[in-house]
Amino acid sequence: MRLCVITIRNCTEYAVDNRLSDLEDQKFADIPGGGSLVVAWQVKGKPVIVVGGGDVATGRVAHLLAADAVVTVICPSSGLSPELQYRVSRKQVSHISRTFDIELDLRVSVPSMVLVAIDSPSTSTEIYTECKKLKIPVNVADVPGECDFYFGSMYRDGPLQIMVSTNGNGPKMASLVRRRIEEDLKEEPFGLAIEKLGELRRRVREKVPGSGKGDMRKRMRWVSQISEQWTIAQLAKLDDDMIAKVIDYINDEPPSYEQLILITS
Ligand SMILES: C[C@@]1(CC(=O)O)c2cc3[nH]c(cc4nc(cc5[nH]c(cc(n2)[C@H]1CCC(=O)O)[C@@](C)(CC(=O)O)[C@@H]5CCC(=O)O)C(CC(=O)O)=C4CCC(=O)O)c(CCC(=O)O)c3CC(=O)O
Ligand SMILES: NC(=O)C1=CN([C@@H]2O[C@H](COP(=O)(O)OP(=O)(O)OC[C@H]3O[C@@H](n4cnc5c(N)ncnc54)[C@H](O)[C@@H]3O)[C@@H](O)[C@H]2O)C=CC1
Repeated sequence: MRLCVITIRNCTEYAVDNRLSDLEDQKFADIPGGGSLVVAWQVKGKPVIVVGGGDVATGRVAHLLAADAVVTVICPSSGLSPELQYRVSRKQVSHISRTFDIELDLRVSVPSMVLVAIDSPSTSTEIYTECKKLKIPVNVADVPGECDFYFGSMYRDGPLQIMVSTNGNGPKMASLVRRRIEEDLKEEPFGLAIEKLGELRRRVREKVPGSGKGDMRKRMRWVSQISEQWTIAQLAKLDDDMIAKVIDYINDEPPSYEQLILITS
């Protein structure tokens, strides 16, 4: 019996060794590391607190409103920038006119994120430390050691959002790279094209609603083809009538833009 166990273990080790050497032959690329996880964080409808009301806070609020967060700015009224005064008056954001209070602002109801942009490093550190105790994600502007995540330089065109990050190495350079991208992309209506593609994908899912692998593959292949074959300008021209006609081709290859124009005209 004992001998038998030893034999099985030896066989297993041999098989593992063999698999490892097979894998080594495949030469997977080395992943250098040293970056950060870049994701599109969903804050729609969630409460986010911005501490401070100066220029940096104003920029943070713009990012949050673009993401449909429920924003509360906390700072004395004297510190509220003209843009933030405008947004408060339009009820785009709420304003609590006082300095930050850890008990009231973090414990009474717990925000889903806190962004700090104030001119007091010691208060920033206190807020950061408390957020960590409560496991609230936090960014202290310009203090990398007190950030769960960094901001980056943003280019937006409708649903298209591109963030340039240098992972803390050169924020000004991030801004310059973003401007280059902007100059290139603004020549074409990417945002509109992507909006139309979003509508088309929703309609494809209505027409082929199955959640099985077959239906999913069919939808994905068809949408990938049309995304590749039509130009950005053509996709941007899709209207409701055209979308309805394109969907008729769901069991076939997608039509070209020119074919579709012939049918709809
Ligand atoms: C780590 C990070 C944390 C965070 O704040 O989230 C951070 C940290 C620091 N920023 C500093 C300085 C400057 N920051 C800017 C501008 C921006 N900074 C932004 C993000 C970030 N800044 C995050 C990393 C971004 C990345 O990974 O690339 C941008 C992209 C987004 C935004 O803030 O919205 C926005 C450009 C938006 C746009 O134009 O599109 C400028 C230029 C300017 O003001 O014109 C300068 C001066 C020039 C220079 O230094 O490059 C300093 C040194 C302070 C000191 O020396 O005392 C620190 C601290 C340190 O590095 O230690
Ligand atoms: N503006 C910029 O380009 C840069 C900003 N920074 C950093 O960002 C921070 C914020 O900068 P700005 O937006 O220019 O702000 P600012 O310095 O113009 O104003 C600070 C804001 O914080 C508020 N505030 C101060 N203590 C507070 C507290 N305890 N609770 C609530 N609110 C409080 C003030 O009322 C004011 O609205 C700076 O202190 C600096 O650390 C750094 C480099 C460049």
